[in-house]
Amino acid sequence: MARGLFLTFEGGDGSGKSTQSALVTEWLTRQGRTVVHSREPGGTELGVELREIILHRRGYIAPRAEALLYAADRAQNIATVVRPALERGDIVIQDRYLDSSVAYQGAGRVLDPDEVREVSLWATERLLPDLTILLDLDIETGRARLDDARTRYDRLEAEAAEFHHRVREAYLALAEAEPERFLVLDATRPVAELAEAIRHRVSELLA
Ligand SMILES: Nc1ncnc2c1ncn2[C@@H]1O[C@H](COP(=O)(O)OP(=O)(O)OP(=O)(O)O)[C@@H](O)[C@H]1O
Ligand SMILES: Cc1cn([C@H]2C[C@H](O)[C@@H](COP(=O)(O)O)O2)c(=O)[nH]c1=O
Repeated sequence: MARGLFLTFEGGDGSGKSTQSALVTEWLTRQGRTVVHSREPGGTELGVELREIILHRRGYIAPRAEALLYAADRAQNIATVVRPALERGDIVIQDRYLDSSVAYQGAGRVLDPDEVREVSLWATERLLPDLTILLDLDIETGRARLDDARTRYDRLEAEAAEFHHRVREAYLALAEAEPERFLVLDATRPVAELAEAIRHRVSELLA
């Protein structure tokens, strides 16, 4: 199969994923590349409904139910958006992917991270990104950015600081375990500097 490039953005809430994924998408598009921008949860019609359920449903959702809802969103996104784009040879830029589940449901909800990862690998027929950009940010700065940007936290953002600390540590451990797939950036750096570092790495990948 012809294979495009699959780039994912990961990091805590407010770390700048949407900002940077939009910038790299614009940059690649200006070069005449065909870029598909997606996100999880919510990259498909079904995903939009699942996102609403996961993030805004009032009341308790059991950790395993939550993990499976994210996996269902992912299965639909990969089958109907990402794989077809990669098969056309397009570049897919995506906010969040399976590392989010390992960090949030594995470490955050204290489920077995290997099992959580395996569920996602099953859901996606084992598709892994070519590059994952981890925007690493301390929890306090992330919270302050969200406070500036919006009025209300969603169900995951509203979790206690300890939850988000576990998520951050899990991301860093994932990056350490797969240094060739991850580019870890200090997300306190200015937007333009981060964008330049990302363009540099993506250029290398495309060369
Ligand atoms: N490097 C940066 N320095 C300062 N502020 C930033 C930086 N990057 C993004 N921001 C601001 O932080 C806020 C959150 O950014 P953004 O929405 O890109 O983060 P995100 O990781 O996609 O958030 P979420 O996980 O909640 O979707 C926005 O107000 C954005 O303008
Ligand atoms: C994919 C994925 C996401 N999450 C969490 C992380 C965030 O708190 C929300 C998504 O909100 P965003 O504004 O799009 O960042 O969901 C998760 O817990 N597990 C996952 O697999």
